[in-house]
Amino acid sequence: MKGQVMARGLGGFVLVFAVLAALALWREDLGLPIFYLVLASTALFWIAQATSWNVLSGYSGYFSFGQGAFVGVGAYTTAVLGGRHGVDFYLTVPVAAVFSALLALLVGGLAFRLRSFRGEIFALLTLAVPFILAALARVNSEIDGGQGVVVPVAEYPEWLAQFQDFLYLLNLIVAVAAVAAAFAIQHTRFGWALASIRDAEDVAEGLGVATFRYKMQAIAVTGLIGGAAGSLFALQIGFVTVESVFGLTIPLFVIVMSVLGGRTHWVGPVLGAVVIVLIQDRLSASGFEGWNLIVLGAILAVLVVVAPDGLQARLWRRPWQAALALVVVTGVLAVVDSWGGPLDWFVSGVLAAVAVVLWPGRAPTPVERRPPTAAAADPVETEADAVVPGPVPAQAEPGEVLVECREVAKSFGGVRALDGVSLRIRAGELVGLVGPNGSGKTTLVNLLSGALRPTSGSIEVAGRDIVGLAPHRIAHVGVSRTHQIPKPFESMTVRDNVAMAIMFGRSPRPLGPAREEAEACLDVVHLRHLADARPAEINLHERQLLEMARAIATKPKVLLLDEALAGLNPAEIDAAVAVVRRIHATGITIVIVEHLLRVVNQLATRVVVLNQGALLADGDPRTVMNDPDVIRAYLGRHAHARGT
Ligand SMILES: Nc1ncnc2c1ncn2[C@@H]1O[C@H](COP(=O)(O)OP(=O)(O)OP(=O)(O)O)[C@@H](O)[C@H]1O
Repeated sequence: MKGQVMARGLGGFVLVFAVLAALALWREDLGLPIFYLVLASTALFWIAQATSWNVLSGYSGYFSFGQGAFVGVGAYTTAVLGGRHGVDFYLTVPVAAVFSALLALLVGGLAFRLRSFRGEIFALLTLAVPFILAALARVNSEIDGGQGVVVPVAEYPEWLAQFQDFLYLLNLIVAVAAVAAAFAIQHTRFGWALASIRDAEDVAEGLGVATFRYKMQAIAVTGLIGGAAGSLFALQIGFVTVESVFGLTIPLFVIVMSVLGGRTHWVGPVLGAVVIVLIQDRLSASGFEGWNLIVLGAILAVLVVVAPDGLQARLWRRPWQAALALVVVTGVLAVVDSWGGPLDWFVSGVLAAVAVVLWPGRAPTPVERRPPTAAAADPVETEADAVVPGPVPAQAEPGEVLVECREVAKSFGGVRALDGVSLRIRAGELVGLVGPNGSGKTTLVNLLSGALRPTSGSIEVAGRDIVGLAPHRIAHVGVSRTHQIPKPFESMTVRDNVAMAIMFGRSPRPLGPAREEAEACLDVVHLRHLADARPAEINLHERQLLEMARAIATKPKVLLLDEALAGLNPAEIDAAVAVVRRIHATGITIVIVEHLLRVVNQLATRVVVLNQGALLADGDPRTVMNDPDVIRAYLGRHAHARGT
């Protein structure tokens, strides 16, 4: 299925390339004025640049202001190698692409290592890169020295009529390659990984996605395309200066184009680039060239408010209406013929289509909420519930030590959140982890899942030392978790949220089989009837259940449930308790952090109590709950207040 989509898509790109290339080869025979080809060439350049930006910033959500750096490195590589060292232009293009990709990897290597380098910090960092490069180029006379660099005209094949035809063909090759790459990325694991990073990076990492590696690959692709297109840009402008490449114009253009077109789909930047290039061209043709940036800024400001998701998704909903608006407006203007020329009429048609697409309409109908199956509707665990094996086979021999914490400590500045905790959890247990607020329960969950690193002590899971391992590696060792506040991948359906975890979990499957398997996981938590819903359409209880379905989909040995019942009403709590039992019955060892002692008593085979970061009690629920120390430290202060 996916193979077919890929083959059809890539076949489509070859066809589009052949048709567009034919325009250059037979332009004179077709009577096509060179002006149109120059305009198309500009559009292709921006399609490549916007697509390049979008692979990183659209797909993964790491918003970059540094596109000028990649264009600049590409342009200067070609200019310096060709203009100063006489290197053949054709050789400079791949070198430019590789240099730019290396710069991208350097930026990524610095920025992606630190978790704090996200959001605006990443944007600011990328903003600084072109400024630094600009300064380097200015002071270094081997590169620019403040003079600018002349780019020699490249020799082009005889069968092309003009240099502009040649430039058009080069831009076409790079643009089609870029868009085909973006298409391929979107339809593979790579694209799913980037989307999960965009939606909830920490969760993605915890489910087994090697986020660092995928971000590095994405920024390398961005650099590669940006550099290759930058190389052609140098040839096009003939004289490269710091201002022409390292300024803010290039990032501003690619951002507006991608935001206008839509950042989550490969088509988005193409649509955005075409619309913006046409608008810019008509502005220039009408003598309003100075308004270019004003119009661009205004479009960005309006879009952020009116349609932050861009044209693509909306166009998919109203394709015929948009096509009709394009044809009618262009046609009427052509027939009336009282103003402008063919391109003006066409651009007016495009703007009408854009208006139709962006026109506010009814919100898309939410997914039909089919009633759950009889079993799902019954919150109380049935006999059948207990024996349903579920999608996850038993993971370890009962009694085998799965988790071994030795003298684990974690400090946050002066706060000692965990203070030398030693704990052993065996396969098949369902451990209730309790303790007053601030006693260190979530910190322990974070240490076990790799979200935090202990200050001292050791943690082994299934005999493997996990201290210092990235969370995705710990997921592959066999630890999975849910979050106190559910963090679903908002852009994916409930089914795909679970399929993601299967695709990147301990036994990764391709998307198709993962989607099928996801149904079984959804069955365990009774969410199958909502498989096609978006997370925004389901309630807190269902979001908590989705967290559990996603966590078991990675096929963990140990499942950490961090306050998975918080905020639920009594009926929902009963339903969730039944689900936890079903999960346990599939052979997964569970550690449940919970404030409701009634629930812990009902579920746990063993209770561990933390108090002020230290282990206070550990044993069977009845003994632990009657321990005077526990009553004093925990029950005295909380249980009475909560009536538990
Ligand atoms: N990232 C952090 N930075 C600073 N202090 C932290 C951090 N995370 C936890 N702490 C502190 O560590 C201690 C233990 O917190 P933790 O969240 O693990 O407790 P908890 O038992 O899970 O509490 P609760 O039941 O309220 O969720 C608290 O004093 C808390 O303020």
